[in-house]
Amino acid sequence: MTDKLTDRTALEQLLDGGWKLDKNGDALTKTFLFADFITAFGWMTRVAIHAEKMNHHPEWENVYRRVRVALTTHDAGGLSALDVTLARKMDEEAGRS
Ligand SMILES: C[C@H](O)[C@H](O)[C@H]1CNC2=NC(N)=NC(=O)C2=N1
Repeated sequence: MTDKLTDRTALEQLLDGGWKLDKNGDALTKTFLFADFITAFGWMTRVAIHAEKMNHHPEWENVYRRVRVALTTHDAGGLSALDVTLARKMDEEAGRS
């Protein structure tokens, strides 16, 4: 089992950075908009490598240059520190796109 998130400061930072909580507070969501499809897909590829290394995987959908993301930890039945780490990686990689 993975522990539930207790770091409220980290969560606040993500909310300030455009992440939202879903209605149950169980998932972090964000919509990323890129210049075009290939930039979106390149970002997804880089994030996928991080996710695989972490063994922590996003729920996401891509339509053309937009990627909608939801992060949650099934193991914890809500948010964990892994979601915070992956959210930060996504923001960091989007800054390189
Ligand atoms: C067996 C394996 O460790 C689990 O299924 C992992 C894989 N990826 C995962 N990803 C996410 N987002 N939440 C999980 O609880 C999770 N669990």
